[in-house]
Amino acid sequence: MRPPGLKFQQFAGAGPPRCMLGLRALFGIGLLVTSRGSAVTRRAAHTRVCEHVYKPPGFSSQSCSMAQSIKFLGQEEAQKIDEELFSEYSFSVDQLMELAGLSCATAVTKAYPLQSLLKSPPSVLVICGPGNNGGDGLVCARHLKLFGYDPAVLYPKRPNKQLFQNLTTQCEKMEIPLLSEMPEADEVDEIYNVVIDAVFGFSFKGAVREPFATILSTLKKISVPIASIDVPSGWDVEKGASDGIQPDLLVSLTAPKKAASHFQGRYHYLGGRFVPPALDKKYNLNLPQYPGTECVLRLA
Ligand SMILES: NC(=O)C1=CN([C@@H]2O[C@H](COP(=O)(O)OP(=O)(O)OC[C@H]3O[C@@H](n4cnc5c(N)ncnc54)[C@H](OP(=O)(O)O)[C@@H]3O)[C@@H](O)[C@H]2O)[C@H](O)CC1
Ligand SMILES: [K+]
Repeated sequence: MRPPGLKFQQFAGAGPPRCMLGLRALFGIGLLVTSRGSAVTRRAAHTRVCEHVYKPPGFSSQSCSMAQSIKFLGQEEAQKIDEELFSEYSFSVDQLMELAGLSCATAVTKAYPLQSLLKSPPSVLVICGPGNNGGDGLVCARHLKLFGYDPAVLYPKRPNKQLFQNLTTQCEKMEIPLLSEMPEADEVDEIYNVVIDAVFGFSFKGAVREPFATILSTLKKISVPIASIDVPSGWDVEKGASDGIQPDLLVSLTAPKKAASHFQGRYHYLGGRFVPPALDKKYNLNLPQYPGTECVLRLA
């Protein structure tokens, strides 16, 4: 049975897809490709196709070439896939974290290009948690700096592991300031253009403990956009949280987690272009093809 997922389309030309897909839905003639680019099955169109589409600049309504359903992962499955990447496929955490953090920085530059920012310098606050999601945040900060942004990092609970110490040193050597405390909501709004939420990822569970409870409650009060890495922090990884933070950008790594179906922001990107095809197949991820050499793909 097809896993719960997001109907996904890839296109190769110009023009608005939503209206065309709306017409498809009306006439019930949606095209669904179940395995990458090969088997094409005709199916009744589903309205969610219209909600989650990849639209490169210059999309043409005539050039719809593929639609498929990307899987949304539960917490355990996300952890299992992560573990398998390390144990069976022999990746190191550093390798995947570098690609994950690069994806996040790239998605941020696409959603909030330097020339679009309202405040100068192009300041970004990156808030990092104690796990690998926080590590992605440190990598993201470093790449944002290389892309011309002016990131500052808040890293209140630093694990005693070489990997995180190295990532912190790299930020320091790149002259990225490490803040000693979380600014108040009005200070965040005054100083920063974007906040990167790298507090918790797919291993988050239970009620939020300090110091992160206070940090997340501040994030609920700010007006500047929040860009969440993998999972909006504080959200149940599967059920989301209607009273939680409301990011404007979500970068799902490897594959979206179930909570992503509750995401209401403007930009949803897929990143972490490191999944071997055999793993994609084993877990029926139905990952879309990234365009060309891109490390992110816009889902919605
Ligand atoms: N395969 C991939 O897609 C990759 C994704 N990456 C990123 O890694 C995270 C998952 O990382 P992980 O270290 O497993 O977990 P988290 O970052 O989500 O957080 C774990 C820490 O969070 C603390 N925690 C958990 N719940 C709470 C809570 N309720 N209150 C406070 N703190 C909490 C937990 O704390 P402990 O007290 O138990 O120590 C952990 O320390 C994934 O989402 C991606 O972003 C990889 O970078 C690359 C591969
Ligand atoms: K996060």
